[in-house]
Amino acid sequence: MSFRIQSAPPARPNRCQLFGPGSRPAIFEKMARSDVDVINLDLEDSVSPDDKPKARATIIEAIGDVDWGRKHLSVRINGLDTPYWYRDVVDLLEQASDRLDQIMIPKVGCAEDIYAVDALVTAIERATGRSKRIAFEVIIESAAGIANVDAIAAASPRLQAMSLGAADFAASMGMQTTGIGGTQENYYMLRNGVQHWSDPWHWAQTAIVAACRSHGVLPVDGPFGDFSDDDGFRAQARRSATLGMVGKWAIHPKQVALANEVFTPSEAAVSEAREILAAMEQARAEGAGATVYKGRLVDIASIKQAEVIVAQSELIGAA
Ligand SMILES: CC(=O)SCCNC(=O)CCNC(=O)[C@H](O)C(C)(C)COP(=O)(O)OP(=O)(O)OC[C@H]1O[C@@H](n2cnc3c(N)ncnc32)[C@H](O)[C@@H]1OP(=O)(O)O
Ligand SMILES: O=CC(=O)O
Ligand SMILES: [Mg+2]
Repeated sequence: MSFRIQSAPPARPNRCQLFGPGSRPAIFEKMARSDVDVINLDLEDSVSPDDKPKARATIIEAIGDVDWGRKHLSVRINGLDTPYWYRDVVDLLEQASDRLDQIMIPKVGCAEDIYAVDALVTAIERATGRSKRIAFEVIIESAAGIANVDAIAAASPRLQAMSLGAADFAASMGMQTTGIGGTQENYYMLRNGVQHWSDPWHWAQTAIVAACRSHGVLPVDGPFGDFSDDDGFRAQARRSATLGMVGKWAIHPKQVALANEVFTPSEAAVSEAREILAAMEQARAEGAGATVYKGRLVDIASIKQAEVIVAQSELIGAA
């Protein structure tokens, strides 16, 4: 570890973020009853331009009126390249009840984007005397966003989570696909005439995880568009979890259980982690820094790996 200690991310579960368009209030109660850690009411790309003012007012009303339980409640505002975002922030901060936890800023391209929203939010909080400080989450979904990901992750103490937005990211990068996440038909290696599919999202995901882990932010995998493909969702989510992401979006209620399944450490994984900790405790008592567990090396680094899994499980148990 560097002299500079890695900061811990917010201690709250973030296994599944369920999205719903702000222009579709009929689903708000269903969202509130769902088994998710985070709710994302959307003012951005699932709401058509003509519907933005109405959706804004509808969301503000629902923040106070719907019983959202203990879920982390977030609203996705419009991007800073639109004429809508400032009104989203002003109306939400001036009119929504204190039940609002967070705003999601899409399409961030540089740290100054966060600075601008932070300045506006801070001024409104001071002017109105809002008692709860609003948290931020951002979406990395452009070439600029991924190029500046580390500075973005460090941009504000309000920042709690960062997602990869595969759809806009693909468009911004000029990727030849209309699929949202998952395996891409043409992204394969060829060996002896056999195709081996590779993962075009891997680089962006690892860049996001590294930036988030350096600055105490939760790294999250974004949408998987084909909600009829459970196995495809699972495969994508398992790759993300293996890389260090803590959760994934659901753009349909079908995906909620899948995300929870993948991002909740299994009983087997937790008991193996506890056994490794016990084996290392015994090794330490015997004056050794390394030992053998089920025929493989475990050492002091294994303690930290095992602690990640135990901590995830304890966080979820405590939620
Ligand atoms: C690239 C991005 O930016 S992704 C993020 C932005 N996108 C979004 O927010 C889209 C969120 N998802 C949706 O709007 C919808 O799920 C759609 C349009 C994809 C599909 O909607 P539908 O055609 O109604 O789906 P479907 O008929 O399968 O719905 C089944 C049930 O789930 C409900 N439902 C659908 N979507 C949601 C949701 N997001 N949250 C809660 N419940 C939902 C429906 O009301 C229906 O309930 P019922 O059985 O009581 O009638
Ligand atoms: O906003 C999400 C995306 O995938 O684009
Ligand atoms: Mg997007």
